[in-house]
Parts: sequence; structure tokens; C-alpha cells
Amino acid sequence: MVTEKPVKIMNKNHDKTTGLYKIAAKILKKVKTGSSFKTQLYQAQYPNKLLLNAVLMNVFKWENVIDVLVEKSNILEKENNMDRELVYVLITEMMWSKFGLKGTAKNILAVKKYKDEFLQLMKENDLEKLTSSTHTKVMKPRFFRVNTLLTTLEKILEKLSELKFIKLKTPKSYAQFLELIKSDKFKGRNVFVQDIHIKELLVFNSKVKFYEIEEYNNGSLIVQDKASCLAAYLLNPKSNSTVLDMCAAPGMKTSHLAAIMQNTGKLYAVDRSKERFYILQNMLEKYGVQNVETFNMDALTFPYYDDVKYILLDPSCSGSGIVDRVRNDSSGQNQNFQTRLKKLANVHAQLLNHALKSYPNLERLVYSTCSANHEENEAVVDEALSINGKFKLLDCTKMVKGWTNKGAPGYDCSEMCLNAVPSVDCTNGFFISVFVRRDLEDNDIAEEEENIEDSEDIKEERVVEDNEIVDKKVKILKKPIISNNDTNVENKSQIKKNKKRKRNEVVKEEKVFEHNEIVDKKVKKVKKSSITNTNKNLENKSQIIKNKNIEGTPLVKSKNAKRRERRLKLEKANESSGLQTTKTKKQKKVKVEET
Ligand SMILES: C[S@@+](CC[C@H](N)C(=O)[O-])C[C@H]1O[C@@H](n2cnc3c(N)ncnc32)[C@H](O)[C@@H]1O
Repeated sequence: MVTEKPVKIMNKNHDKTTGLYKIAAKILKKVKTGSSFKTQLYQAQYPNKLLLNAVLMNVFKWENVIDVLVEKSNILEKENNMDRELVYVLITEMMWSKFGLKGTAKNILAVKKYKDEFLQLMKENDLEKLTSSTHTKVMKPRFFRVNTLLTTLEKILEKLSELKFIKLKTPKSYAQFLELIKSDKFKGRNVFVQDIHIKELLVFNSKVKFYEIEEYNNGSLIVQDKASCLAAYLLNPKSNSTVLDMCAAPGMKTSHLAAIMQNTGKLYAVDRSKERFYILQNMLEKYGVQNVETFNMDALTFPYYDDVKYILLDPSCSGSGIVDRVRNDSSGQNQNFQTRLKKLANVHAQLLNHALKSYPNLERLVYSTCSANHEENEAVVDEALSINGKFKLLDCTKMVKGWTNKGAPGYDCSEMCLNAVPSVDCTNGFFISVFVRRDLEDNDIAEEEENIEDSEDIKEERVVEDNEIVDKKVKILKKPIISNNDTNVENKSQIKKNKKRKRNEVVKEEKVFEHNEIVDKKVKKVKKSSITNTNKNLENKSQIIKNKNIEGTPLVKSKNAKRRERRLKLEKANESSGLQTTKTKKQKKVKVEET
């Protein structure tokens, strides 16, 4: 009895470990043939995603070295054509993992025989220099967002002080801020600084982890890269508004939006992936999001249009901006990657055009990706602008004071977009553009831009005064960003709003009536069928929308001249087709008004 027990445990562990290696190898194979790493990781039938991620990251790091080891040792042929990807995982674990290569399976024992030979080859050929250094060179701190739906910044600051963390002064300018987080001062594990742009974001050394503290485990502190936070920050929805997050899972930005809206208004969170949708639901519950309705469906078929004022579009992308993801296939040389990039860009264009065309009351949209590829970013934005004349871009970098990295040159939108560059901004690579409706009175938009900028000025003052005054200042900061409480601004825009409201009152009442009658029925159906989408009416409607969009979403070629030529053509085409559609809509509105 006594001797049987450990054997059982060993077998269990052994199965678990080889399972991990096999699954990692499977993912590796799929990624090599063009699949998205993130999707594969989420979908993998392995519960410990962190461990799986760590194993794979290590393989990516050492891949170039393993190429040489495999070739020179001829291990694949010698070991009866063992699976290449599995060998890569096993070699990585044996040579460079903290825990070593575990297990007694045949494949594992076979690889273990080569350890000395590999060490020798490494030494003789100085192979270490071949390791993928992209992510090791980039200094990326760890950002924790204070989840203001569950706690307050003050409480977290208190907790950090109890834990003996030292809060450094937030410098006055972004350049100085970057200098600080790249400096030796920031290497200590017990220091942190409040972000210069997003007040509820705290910046720590990359080694800081809060796995044991309650605030991390109960969702009060969320690990979220600054670049990712900038998307919701720039969308900046007002309290009590209606917001649609078209590609919401796992819900990082949705929960940030809810926090900005202080759980007021309505937040629609849509995601078409079943697996990620469950994660989204759990996450939003954990993070205390209460103003959300979630929909497991394709955003192109989402049926509620009338009240949506803000849209966040953060679609699945190549992920080439993510610092820890070092893939050769994202270097742009790989044929599969190029094909995938084209497909992704097409889908992005389709979603973006759908959003800009289909929501009659849409005022502001943020389009973001964690990609560093222009095809998925600037090209998509240029194209969308050229065929959606009602919208223009806001200058993102103006709203994030001191930010220098704009869109890649050579595109019409370049100057207005924001790029986060890992080596400069100490974040993941990220792209953001902000669309606003042209027919919103210009002053309204300027006021909104000012609001974000104003908050920076206040923040600078606060920084000078430092810690004790943080509480008061934080409240002052919160107001203009979230609820436009500055009375002058409010009075001005209130007058405009009232005027506008009067103009629209009749239309809106009718619309609401129509909405209640028709949409309420839809609500039930969508809820029932949110996973399977069986409602035929909805399907037909969305199919029509889809078809419309597929037709209307060509992709941009990089040459400006070609783009302009095409845009002219499109404008002409729109004059005869697109404009008619708008007119029809306007005519419809007039009719409603008349009745
Ligand atoms: C980059 S992730 C979104 C990350 C999310 N915004 C966050 O901050 O946590 C992209 C998501 O878009 C979803 N997606 C892609 N195409 C979609 C579509 N047509 N409709 C709805 N969701 C879609 C994917 O399932 C994936 O979960």
C-alpha cells in the first residue's frame, strides 16, 4: 500500500506533463501554418493557460537556436521521424526551462539522450546569440488598473502603502515619465508610479506580481497594459450613454468602459467566439460590471442600432504588436502570414464600415488593434474614411498629451492616429484611431478634446503637490473626464443639445415607439438564440447588412495616388448609390415626423 501511492502520483504527473508538451506542440504547428496564437491558446484543452503560454514563449525565444541543434544533430531522422514541433518543445524544456524536462515517455527519454551533444553544439557555434531578442530588449513595466467599480484609487494606494510600496512622483511631462520608468530608480520591486495619462493606472516594475493579495484576486486590481487602456480612455463615453463593444471578449476594455461610465447607461458587449464569450461573462461578473448586456454573436448581426452613441471596435488581429509574442511568421516574410494579414484586414474593414454605416446615432468610434502592421491599421482607417464621408478623425496624440508616435507615414490618416511603440512607450505595440461624426457641431468635439487635455493640466498640478493631496485632486480629475461637470462647458453644450433635442424630439419619440415594439420582440429572440442565431428575421437582416458590407469594403493599396483615384471613383459611386440610401433614410425620418 505504502509503495503503491507514490507510483500513482508519479503516473498522474507524468500524464499531465506529457499532455502539456503535446498540446504546446500542437499549437506550435497551427501557429506555423498561419493560425492566431491567441486563439489557439484560448481554445486549447489545457486548464493552466499561463503555464502553456510560458512554455510556448520559451520555444519562440529559442526557436532559431533549436533550428541549428535539430539540423546538426539530425535528431528527427535518428529518432524515427519524431514530430518536429514536439521535439522543439521538449528541447526547450530540457535546455532552458526552470523545471527541466519531466516524464518518462519514450519521446522524452529519446530527447534527453542529446543533452550533452546540444550543450557542446551551443558552445562550439556560439548559438546563444541567435535567441530571439525582440522581447528581452524591450523594457515593459507591469500596469495595474484600479477597478473603480469595486474599489477606489485611495483604498488601493493605502493598501500599497501597507505593503511598503513607495509611490514615486509622477513627472510633469510624458518624456520625463518615460525616462523615470526606464531608469534604474524603477528597477526596485517596491516602487510604483501613477500613470501620467490614465489616473487609475498604476505602473510597476515588470517583476511585480500580486497573485497573493486580495485586491488582485477579487478583481479590484487588474493587470492591463497601458496601450490597451488607451482605447476606452479615448472613446471616453459619457455617463448614461449607450455603448457597443463589438469585439468584447475577454472583456478587459468592456470592464474599463463600464468603469468610465460608472456602471450607468447601457453597455452592449458582443463576441462571436463561444469559448471567449464564457470568459467574458465570468470576467465582467468578477469585475463588478452591472450596466452590460452580453451577446454571443457576430457583431455584423447585432440588431440594436438606434440608441448606440459610442462604439469600440477592437477586432482579432495578427497580434504582431504584443511584446511577448515573438513569432517569425509576423516578420512579414512568411507567405501564410501575408495571406492571414489580408484576410484580417478585410474583416476589420468590414466591421468598421458596418459600424460607421449602420448606427444612425453613432457619434464616436474607436478602432484599435494590437497589431504593428499597417495593412490592419492605417490602411483600414483610410479606406473607411474614404467611403464614410459622415465621419472624420480626432487627433489622438493631442488627447494623450506628450505622446509622439502617430500613425505610420504615407497614409491620409497618419497624423491623426496613435501608435504605441514598445521600445519608446514601454507598452505593447498598439494602434488607435478615433472617428467622430462630422455633423456634430465642431465645438462639441473640441470641448471633448479639451476635456481630456484639461485633466492633464490638473494632473500636473497634483503631481507637484504629491501624495497627500491625491485624494482631492483625483475627484477633480474625475469630473471633466467622466461627466463634463465644468459648468461653462455644460451650459454651452447643454444649449446646443437642447436645440438639437428639440429638432429631433418628434423623430425620436416615434423611433422609440417603433423600437419598443419591434426590438423588444427581438430582445427575447436574441437572448434565446444568442449562441445559435436561429432567428430567421435577424439572420436575414444581418445577411443583408453583411452582403452590403462585403460589397462595400475593398482594401487600401499603399500608394496614395491609387487610393485617391479609387476614392474618387467611390465617391462617384456613392453619389449614385450610397447617397441615395442616406436620402431614403432621411426621407423616412421626414415621413415619421409628418405622421
Ligand atoms: C482582440 S480580441 C478583443 C479583446 C477585447 N476587446 C478586450 O479588451 O478584452 C478580439 C475579439 O473579437 C472577436 N471577434 C472577431 N470577429 C468578430 C465578429 N465579427 N463579431 C464579434 N466578435 C468578433 C474575437 O472572438 C475576439 O474575442
